[in-house]
Amino acid sequence: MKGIYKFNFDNVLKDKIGETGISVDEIDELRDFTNLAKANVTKKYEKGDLGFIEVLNEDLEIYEEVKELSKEFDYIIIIGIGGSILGSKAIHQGIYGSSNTYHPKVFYLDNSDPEKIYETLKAVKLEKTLIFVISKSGNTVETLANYFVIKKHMDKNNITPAKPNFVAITGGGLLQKIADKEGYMCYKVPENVGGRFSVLSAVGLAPLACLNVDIHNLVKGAKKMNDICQTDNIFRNPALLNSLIHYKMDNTGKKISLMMPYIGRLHQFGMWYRQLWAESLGKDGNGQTPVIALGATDQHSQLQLYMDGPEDKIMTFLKVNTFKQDYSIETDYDSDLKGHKLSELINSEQLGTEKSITEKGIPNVKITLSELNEYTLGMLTYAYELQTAYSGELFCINAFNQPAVEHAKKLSHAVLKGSIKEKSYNEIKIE
Ligand SMILES: O=P(O)(O)OC[C@H]1O[C@](O)(CO)[C@@H](O)[C@@H]1O
Repeated sequence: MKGIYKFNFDNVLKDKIGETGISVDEIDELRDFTNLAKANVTKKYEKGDLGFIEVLNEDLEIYEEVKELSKEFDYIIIIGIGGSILGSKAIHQGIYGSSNTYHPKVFYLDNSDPEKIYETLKAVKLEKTLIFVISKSGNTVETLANYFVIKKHMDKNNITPAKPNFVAITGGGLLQKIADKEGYMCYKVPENVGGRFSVLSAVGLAPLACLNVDIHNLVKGAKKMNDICQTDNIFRNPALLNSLIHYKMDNTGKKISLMMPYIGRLHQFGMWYRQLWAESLGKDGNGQTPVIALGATDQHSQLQLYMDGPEDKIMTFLKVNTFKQDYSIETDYDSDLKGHKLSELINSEQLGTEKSITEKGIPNVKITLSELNEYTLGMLTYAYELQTAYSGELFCINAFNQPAVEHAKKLSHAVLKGSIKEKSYNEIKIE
């Protein structure tokens, strides 16, 4: 399986968008700065700190066992949150869309919302459901709570599948203890693989292998991108170049990184990017807020703001040249649409939007995939992981921890235990 990945950066250059842009010379003059960032990432990798790069060389045969097991089941439930589930959702939707009409049907429990469990239990037959419980720390309350509720429901209703139907993917904590005691099939999350960087580790590959995603081509695409990004020539290194572009734009007040795919199958990819970019770079007062919009749909809800609101955005268009299906627009009425295909319409809307925001001087880059398959999606996913690692170096921050989140978790635990009470608020009460 092959595919072409094009990274177009015309529309961040001064000669296209004026003074808010950067020039090729400026990029070239920053060669020492960007190569130092790249060298630091290489150093971290050589020190064994960057598991998201190491996993590219993992033996994928280890997923044959769970893939075989999954053939006994008609449904898959993935229990996780953040990087433990967003990657699988992004890749699965990227390949199969969101129709869930394929076998096995997949359901995601990624919140502590009781109604979501209720709806999921109504949709599946648990005796025919393979359940992944995924948590790198093994202690995330939402994930454990969902597991406990499902497990209790099975025990209470004497639901005993023909084969063991729980698979744990974890780095330790309580989930590891549960997996050991219950004898669950278990895949390890290596310590040096950060949660939001874990989609190409067992966290993503084990469930995706069971969802008929070609994980070999997914990793092949990622490895291709890794090979491409070995070069110090920034004009041939899309991850490094996009990292510098976003760094420079951040410094000129573009505090929002807006990603706008023009294909529905990349919307969840945007949600994965949202965590990767926000949780990696949102530290010490730094950070570009990632926002996801879907083209062409959100031209009709957000574009007015993007065009005429604050000039605080750098936009990234994602598009494909070939869709899996296409339709001709045929009508007897007098319309410009006549004789065109829907793919031509959506891509003309992308180009029209791109040209209009470029005329407004709003910086934007475009990533074009010849088609959206496991190979090109592997390239895209890995490009953003590497770009984020480079960006941590450019911003001089640790892109691999999330200290601020830990505090909120402690307070939530304290509320749950009753040691923090909800105080009365000034409020408007409407009976
Ligand atoms: O995989 P775990 O340990 O359950 O964590 C889930 C998510 O929660 C976070 O730790 C933030 O709370 C993310 O970094 C992580 O992806």
